[in-house]
Amino acid sequence: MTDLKLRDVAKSYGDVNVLRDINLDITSGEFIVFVGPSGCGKSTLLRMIAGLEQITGGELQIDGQVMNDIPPSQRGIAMVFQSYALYPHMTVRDNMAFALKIAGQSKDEIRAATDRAGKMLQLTPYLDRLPKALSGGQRQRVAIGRAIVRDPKVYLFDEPLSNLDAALRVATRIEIAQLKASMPDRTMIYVTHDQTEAMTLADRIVVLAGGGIAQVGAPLELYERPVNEFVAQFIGSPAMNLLPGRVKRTGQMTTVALDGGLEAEVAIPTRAGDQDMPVNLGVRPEDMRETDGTPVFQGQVDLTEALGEVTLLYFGTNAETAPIIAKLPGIHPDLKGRTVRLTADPHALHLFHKGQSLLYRDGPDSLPPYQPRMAAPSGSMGGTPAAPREGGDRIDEGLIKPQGPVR
Ligand SMILES: Nc1ncnc2c1ncn2[C@@H]1O[C@H](COP(=O)(O)OP(=O)(O)OP(=O)(O)O)[C@@H](O)[C@H]1O
Repeated sequence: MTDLKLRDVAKSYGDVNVLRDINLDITSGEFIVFVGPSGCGKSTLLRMIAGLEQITGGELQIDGQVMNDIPPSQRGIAMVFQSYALYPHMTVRDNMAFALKIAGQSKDEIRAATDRAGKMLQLTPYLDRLPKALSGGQRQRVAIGRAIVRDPKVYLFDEPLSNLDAALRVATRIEIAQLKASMPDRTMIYVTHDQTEAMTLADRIVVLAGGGIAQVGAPLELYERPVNEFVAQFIGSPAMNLLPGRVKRTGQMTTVALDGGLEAEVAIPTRAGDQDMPVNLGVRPEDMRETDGTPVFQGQVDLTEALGEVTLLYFGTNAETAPIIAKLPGIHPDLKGRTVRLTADPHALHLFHKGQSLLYRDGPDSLPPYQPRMAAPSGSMGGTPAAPREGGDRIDEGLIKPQGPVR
């Protein structure tokens, strides 16, 4: 059992500050995924945990022991890299055994460890092959096998699937999930650009941005209760739409007067003092649906993308601001050029103090306990919204968050 604590961890290269104020507690057995825009420091943070980069500020503890100056080999950690970089002249078994040989383990120990890893990764039939006789997915499994044979307490993965084609990515992602399930007490930290990997593998996702942590939470918590506009738009694809407006009527339900004349009813409580406050209404593309009633958005469809199970509608593609995107179930290429009226359930709407992407606010700890939303019973969308909970979930700093678990 191994937990990690990062305390005020910082990284700079000379005058260039890459990371600062990184505070994170990782519990033994957790699967943690780091995501964030390119260059935000995901790999750097992982490499600092591995001991491959010097920590220039703060402290890394593993099981209570400060690790800042402990060499990588003594941290109980194994890392799997994006480029699997196997030794081409060695068999699969020898590739996996290499580190154990260097460490002076006996032949019997090495055989047992490589047999075990081969079995876990379904590589047994390939143990005597050279890497060139393996597929990309099998090679990456050998790279994971090299980590497994060392039986580390903590596994670090740096974009391990990004060299694989789409089908292999899916297959190998599922194998990694199964691997984790077979080692429930091993802690795993995983860097990726891939939202699906993050959402499906993580117990908790850490969103890094602007040199710090924007939010930490369970995947669906980040999706349903992003603490700021940045996370709201980073998690989910296509990104959440932000519609500018002002608070028109406060109370347990809030009415927002949107720029352009429409209004939206939001199941988020506000106070009298919030009257007139500039806000951005957050609407996920997948929460929008066509309506004959009062829309929260209407416009002429500039472009449609029929993906099979859904169609993406684009509005305002020539505007300076990001286009508004709606994702409707089914195939609707005929909507191109038409004016459509779209609404969304008041409970699925988000509300942000306009432009205040407060990346460094307190974070989700200040929010009430998270409860996932229920799946919408068929035919319930657009029904009478459930009454907001007594006391509300409103918080003040930079965000007005959606209210309840009911959709
Ligand atoms: N040796 C170095 N000297 C100066 N700056 C560096 C050095 N190594 C990395 N950086 C900078 O640190 C920042 C973080 O890099 P890092 O590779 O950790 O980002 P990342 O989030 O993993 O990016 P990506 O998603 O593109 O892989 C980048 O802006 C990068 O330019």
